[in-house]
Amino acid sequence: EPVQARGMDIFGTLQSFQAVKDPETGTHYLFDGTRSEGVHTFKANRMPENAFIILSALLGMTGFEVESRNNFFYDPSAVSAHVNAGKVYDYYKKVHGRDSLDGEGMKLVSTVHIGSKWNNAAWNGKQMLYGDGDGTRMISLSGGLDVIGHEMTHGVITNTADINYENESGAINESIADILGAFAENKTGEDLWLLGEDIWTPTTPGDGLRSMSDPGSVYIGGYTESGYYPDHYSKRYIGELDKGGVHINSSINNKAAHLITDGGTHYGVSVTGIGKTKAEKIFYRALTHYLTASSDFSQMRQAAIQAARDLHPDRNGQPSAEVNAVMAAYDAVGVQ
Ligand SMILES: Cc1cc(C(=O)NCC(F)(F)F)no1
Ligand SMILES: [Zn+2]
Repeated sequence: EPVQARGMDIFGTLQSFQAVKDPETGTHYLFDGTRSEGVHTFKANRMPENAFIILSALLGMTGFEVESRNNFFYDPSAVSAHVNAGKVYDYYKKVHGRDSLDGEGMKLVSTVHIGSKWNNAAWNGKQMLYGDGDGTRMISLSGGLDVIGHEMTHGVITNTADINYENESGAINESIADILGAFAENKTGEDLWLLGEDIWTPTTPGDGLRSMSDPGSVYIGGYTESGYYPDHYSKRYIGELDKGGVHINSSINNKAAHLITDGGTHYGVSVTGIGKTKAEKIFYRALTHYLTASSDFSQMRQAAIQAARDLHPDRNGQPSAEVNAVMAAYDAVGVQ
């Protein structure tokens, strides 16, 4: 039966959450039944990540129940994944009226300790998977609420536009995951626009995997000649790496989202921001009403404009401030 359980998250903060008690063994499992069909969190036995990602997608393998003693959980990565999945569920329910990733309350399954010191996280089409990080570049990725928001948004994308994960479409897929993942984390200031700042280089503050507000400031050695994330369509990466630059070129659309939200002048184009509450609804509506599997940057622009027009109609034949902000932002990053 459902019980209130407790455990430390990866930052040493005591968390209280729903678990379930197995009547036979008296053992508690990380299952939260308060959110539709539930939030169930497992642990892998450090199986190589590629094997686990495939086997869990094909066979529905989820790993093992997480140990607990006297209703206390001693796996911080699992506690963080469990609590943060609940927070992102709540974001989609309260802000967008969406019941889980499929809109019909599907169970949220996460597995932690994937691979060995794996500096990454993934959505494999069915569930979320989190690495522990190598301890220097990254720590347990389930501790990053924007990372969990990113992976769960891939789940929303799968159940809506199901955008192809390569080339321009893949960059739009990645960018929507970053944008709604950041808005789910709902931080303020620069931290809103950094991805994974809580789990990236524990000894260096103020950095992250990517910057949505200033993409060109982050070096991504090993990917491209220039090595920097592009902040304009003319600088997009064209090549084979990263499935055609899905994590690289996402920064162009991320910058557009930053300008729409906070405003700013970029390559001489000025944008008046409209704030997070309006921006998140525009991107969610673009995803759920207009984007398709083959959407490219130009179609992302059109989808965002149409979504903004739906939510903020023209008056006397004039576009609203919100529509103007979307148009100007895409002008600023060179997307027509
Ligand atoms: C390679 C590679 C993977 C990623 C990435 O975005 N991973 C998902 C995240 F949630 F961990 F960020 N960026 O470059
Ligand atoms: Zn992603």
